[in-house]
Amino acid sequence: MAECRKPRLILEKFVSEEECKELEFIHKSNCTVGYRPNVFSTTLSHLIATNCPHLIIPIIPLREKLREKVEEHFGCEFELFIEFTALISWCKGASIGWHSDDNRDYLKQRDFAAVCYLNSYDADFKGGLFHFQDGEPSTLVPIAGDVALYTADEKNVHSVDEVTEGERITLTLWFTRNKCHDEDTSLISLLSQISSDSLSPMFDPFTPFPASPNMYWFPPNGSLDFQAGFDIRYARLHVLGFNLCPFFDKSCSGDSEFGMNFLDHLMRALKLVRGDELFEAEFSNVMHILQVVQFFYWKTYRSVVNDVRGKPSIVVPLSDAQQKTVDDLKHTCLKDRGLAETFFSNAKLAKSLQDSFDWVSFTDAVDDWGAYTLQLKKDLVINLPFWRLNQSIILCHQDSYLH
Ligand SMILES: O=C(O)CCC(=O)C(=O)O
Ligand SMILES: [Fe+2]
Repeated sequence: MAECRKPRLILEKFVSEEECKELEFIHKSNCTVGYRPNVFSTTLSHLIATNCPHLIIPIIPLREKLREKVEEHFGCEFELFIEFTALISWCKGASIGWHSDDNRDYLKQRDFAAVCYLNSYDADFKGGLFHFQDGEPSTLVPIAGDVALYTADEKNVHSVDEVTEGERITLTLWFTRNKCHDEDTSLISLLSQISSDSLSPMFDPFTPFPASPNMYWFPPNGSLDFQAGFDIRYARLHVLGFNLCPFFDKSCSGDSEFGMNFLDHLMRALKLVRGDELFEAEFSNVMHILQVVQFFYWKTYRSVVNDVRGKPSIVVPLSDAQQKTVDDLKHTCLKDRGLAETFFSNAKLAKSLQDSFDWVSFTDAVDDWGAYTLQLKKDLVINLPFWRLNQSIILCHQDSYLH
């Protein structure tokens, strides 16, 4: 391997705005409580395990482009494997002191890091500046689309200031020369376990299936009895003005359901509520709803007033009994409502979203989410045999998935 000249490289506007927004959508609709305090993450293996293997597709081209760039800059063409890929967000209170990325025995295989900033300092969060201990540049101000590449060793001791407001989102990858730590091998093995039925074109598009409730409960330590903190999925819906109504079969009265753990309702059929309006469509579980809602805001739908008149009724008023169930579920999921709002609300955005929301556009988003999901599924199905054959995840066949 040729010795590289510079131990770090900053790339401006390497990730397009549309890619940033799509990855933000994937993270906000699938993340779990992360590995550090006030940090949330979405790994590729988690996407596969929660029946969303198609959602790795939008990440693959960027992952490949980054690998090529790291190989080129550090002079190690065709030698590198991706060791780990994650979408990561840091909320108020998250920070990391001086460290290098290979500073633990179990991280020694890490040779290089790539951090892609998916949103921007000041506009989306405060604090969260990145510093290198030595050399230039000494400080990075995260701007959506910019990327920092650096060696994982002591040449790049770095830190990140505490985030003081908002949510700071990145796509972070580590690279290794050691084939034994190739992330693709384990991802392909997980992908190979997906049943051929669910990959069949006859089958519905993938609907997310939640992991265990503790993976979505904040804080991760100390309150796993669910008596403090909040469910991060509910919290994200709450800051956008939504609530959830457990869907009961008309034949069974609400009361019979109270025996079960109320949090279990998030794993079952639910309907979406806004104010005193109940949206009539039924969703499979909270992850399904969260994905559609985040998709809606990613695409920021706008309705044309004339359309509204011709549409059939899609919302009904909540009954008193339903209102009580909605409130019960909300109180179960949001023990610390203030903290949930501190972490996830974006005051500027919230105001414009509240003003522009309408159910007709939302109905369109439900359909478009289905089409988007189906397209990604098709792309996964045509690529998977090649990934298995080559033991490497590179998007070689795209049906019509375009950025
Ligand atoms: O998000 C960043 O800017 C860097 C994060 C970091 O240093 C790490 O995860 O090791
Ligand atoms: Fe780091």
